[in-house]
Amino acid sequence: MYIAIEGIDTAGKSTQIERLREHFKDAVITKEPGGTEIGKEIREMVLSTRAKSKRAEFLLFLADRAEHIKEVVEPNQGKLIISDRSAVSGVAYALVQKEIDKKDLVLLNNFATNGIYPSKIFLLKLSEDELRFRLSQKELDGIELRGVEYLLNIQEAIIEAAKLLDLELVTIDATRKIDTITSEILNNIN
Ligand SMILES: Nc1ncnc2c1ncn2[C@@H]1O[C@H](COP(=O)(O)OP(=O)(O)OP(=O)(O)O)[C@@H](O)[C@H]1O
Ligand SMILES: Cc1cn([C@H]2C[C@H](O)[C@@H](COP(=O)(O)O)O2)c(=O)[nH]c1=O
Repeated sequence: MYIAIEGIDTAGKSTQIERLREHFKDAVITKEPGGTEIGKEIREMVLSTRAKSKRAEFLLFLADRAEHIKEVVEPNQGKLIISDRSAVSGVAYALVQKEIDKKDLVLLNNFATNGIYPSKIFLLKLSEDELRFRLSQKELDGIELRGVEYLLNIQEAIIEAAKLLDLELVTIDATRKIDTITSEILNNIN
């Protein structure tokens, strides 16, 4: 089973994934971007927001995804795979950029993933106040510097992206206690 934890920056994805790692000792824990050797280099490139073209940025994420599916997801299909982000992020961030039409977004992701998608997506959903607070507590990367409004639009776009890709989405209130969120995810996986 391949599942993905989704949410905007600071939603608590890494925190929950560390909890799931403790619970599922045999699971393959991975992430996008940066779940492979080449992916680590792509991650550094995209997070520095050096690409002038939004299309180039989108294609870098897509290249990371293609490598991730081939190197991590495909060989571990028989195991529980838990990924920090997935194609849903790819489509959501691109929807907000409005550079590529929706049909092409789906086609390009089908090409990159070879049609392999998570069977369940958990969206950790933040309130505006909590997002502002969490962003104020950290040093921001190039994408986070695009601001609160941008990230809230992404949060809405994640819901649309899951629909476009026809994936099951479980929305979780990410402002609650860490333990409560972990329990909700575990109840949904089991
Ligand atoms: N349920 C929670 N309640 C309060 N604080 C939380 C909760 N979950 C995570 N945090 C805190 O919010 C911050 C961001 O969490 P985390 O790094 O897990 O988010 P993320 O979604 O992985 O972020 P990014 O996408 O930016 O890497 C951390 O300081 C973390 O301790
Ligand atoms: C997969 C993917 C990610 N992004 C953005 C979302 C985040 O701002 C960063 C990844 O950083 P994180 O610490 O791993 O959350 O990249 C994107 O714009 N497009 C994508 O396809």
